Amino acid sequence: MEAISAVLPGLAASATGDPESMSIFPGGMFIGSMMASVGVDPSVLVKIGVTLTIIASVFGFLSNAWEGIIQISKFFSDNLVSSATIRSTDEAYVYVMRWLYNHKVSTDSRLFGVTCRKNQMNPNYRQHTRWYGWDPVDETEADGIGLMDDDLGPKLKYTAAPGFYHFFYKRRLVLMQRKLKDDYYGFEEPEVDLTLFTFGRSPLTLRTILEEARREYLLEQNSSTLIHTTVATYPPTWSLGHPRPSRALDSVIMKESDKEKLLKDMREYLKPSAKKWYHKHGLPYRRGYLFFGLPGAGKTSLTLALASELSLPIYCLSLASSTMADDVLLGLFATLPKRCIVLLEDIDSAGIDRQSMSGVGLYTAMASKNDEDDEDEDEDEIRKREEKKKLAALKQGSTVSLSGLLNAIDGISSHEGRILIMTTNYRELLDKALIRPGRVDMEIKFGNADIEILEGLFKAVYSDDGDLPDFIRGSEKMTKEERKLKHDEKLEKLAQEFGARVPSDKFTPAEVQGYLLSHKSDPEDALDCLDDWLKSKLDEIDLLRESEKKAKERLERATEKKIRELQKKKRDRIKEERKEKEEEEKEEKEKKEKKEKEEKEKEEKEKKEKEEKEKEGKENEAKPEEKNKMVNGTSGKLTNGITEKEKADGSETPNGTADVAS
Ligand SMILES: Nc1ncnc2c1ncn2[C@@H]1O[C@H](COP(=O)(O)OP(=O)(O)OP(=O)(O)O)[C@@H](O)[C@H]1O
Repeated sequence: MEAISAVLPGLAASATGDPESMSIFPGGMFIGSMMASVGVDPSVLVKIGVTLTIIASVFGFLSNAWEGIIQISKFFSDNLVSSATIRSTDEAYVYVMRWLYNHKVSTDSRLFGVTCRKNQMNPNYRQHTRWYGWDPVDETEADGIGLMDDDLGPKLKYTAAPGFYHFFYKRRLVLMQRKLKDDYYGFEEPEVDLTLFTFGRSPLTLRTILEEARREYLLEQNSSTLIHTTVATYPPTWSLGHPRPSRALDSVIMKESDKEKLLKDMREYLKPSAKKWYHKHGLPYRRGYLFFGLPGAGKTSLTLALASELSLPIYCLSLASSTMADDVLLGLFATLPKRCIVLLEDIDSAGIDRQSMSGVGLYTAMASKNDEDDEDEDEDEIRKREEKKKLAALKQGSTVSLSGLLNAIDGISSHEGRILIMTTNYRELLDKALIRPGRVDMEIKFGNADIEILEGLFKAVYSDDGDLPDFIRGSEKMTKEERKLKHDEKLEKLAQEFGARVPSDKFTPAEVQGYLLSHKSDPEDALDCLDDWLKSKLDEIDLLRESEKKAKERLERATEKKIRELQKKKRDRIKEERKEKEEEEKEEKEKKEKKEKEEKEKEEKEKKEKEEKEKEGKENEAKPEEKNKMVNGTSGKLTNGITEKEKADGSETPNGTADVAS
């Protein structure tokens, strides 16, 4: 209070409690006396007022200072700091994340999020956390995707939390901010903005980091195949899955001529000059392939091997997914990179055909398609439709229509430069429009293993890659070259024996490979046990064939029955229609006859009347006086207002003049 009195004597006076001294502000004296009369010290009021004034002044000062700090930091960020922002939706984000991991950035971060892999709601989540390196154990994961569980269950995974981090790059301080755009814990994919800052106006350091990240990532990917799948967001978007190790083309055993033809065609298409050529000839720059045939015959394997061979990423689409729809498909095709392989697997299972509006529509439409429509189909159509019905029942609810798919594949707005590979186990069920030349430029059939494939599979499994246990006696004493020669010779012989003993075109390559892998360290053992395997397999095949035959017969009987019913209905309907037609004709005839009769009667009547009139006219001509008499006696008036009688009498006309002539 002393301090206040020193600065503001008036206030100090009022703070003494004297009501008169409160006259320094309007009404102060009155309030002072009122407070004094009720026994309250008026100086309290002054103290409160002074305190509030001081607080307001301090607050005002601080807010101005904060504004100043913001302005200063803005000045710094505008003029003295370089920054680069990368969205998590961009592939560059993965480059940077991988770089941060490789360079062990932030492994000692005190800020981290924790997740349990098994609880992850969104598979895409992995993409955002995978390369962080907060958990170096990730590097030794067995499955290459998440953490290996221990005996108790899933382990915890540590991820970067939102916030600021720092690290040094070539002795320069780099700040990093990770900002989540959406609800981090929500169902939706959290979108992340990653911003890197360096001090100084030159963006060179950041550019170097980004370029290094890109190079490292892409070089790393050369030894693997990038596979993009769709994520079930709304609308679905492409998401980069885990890179798959490259698959050598040699590891896919198929007719060499087919393989060579295919590879040559694709290489030709991917030549830099090809695009110009297509455009010059007025052709859209697109190429499509259909791999069809038995399951487990190598369709997917070949696609992976081709992608590795041609260094192309794969964009894998499932049309049977419930989130798939025409517009979604169009959007996904529109966001494909310039050069890639689009893989539409099991295209038949989407149940798309011309008649359907959608995949679901197909099944419903088929199930409810009324018999009237069926009558217009031939028997083959019905059989085909029954098959489709079975397949469509398996699908999960895509709403992709044939026109939507065709539009995405090669509509006006469709993407150019991609290679489309469609796979199916049932080529015969595909709509012809989908596989017509132009959409599908080459077809490769995959069947059971023939002798060439059997031998090839054997050699592929037991090829000498240096790791295999030795199966050549006395090889320890041989040089590397001698050993290789001996190995190849022996392998050739064993493979020929294998090819000769396994019946051709009975087993899929997957089945054969499965058997060989169960004896992967000993090819001779594989041959020793071959008979048992063949016997069990052939018995199995016989049993399978038997049950398949029965199922087929049942289906055929049911289909025949349906066809008979339909044919009967058709016959009945034709009869019915014929009867209806006859009745209609009869009715028509009756109507016509009636009309004719009426017209005849009318004509006769008119004729009769005419005759009567004529007769009457003749009679009148024959008796003129009589007629005149009759006329005078009745109507009597002629023109000019003079009656015949007046004329005869010579009397005056009504206007007073005499008719001299008469
Ligand atoms: N021709 C082949 N050469 C080498 N391996 C093969 C071949 N065919 C099948 N396999 C092996 O069999 C397994 C299944 O093959 P893949 O998935 O390529 O068959 P698919 O024809 O695509 O089957 P589906 O039609 O069921 O998708 C893979 O492990 C693959 O390595």
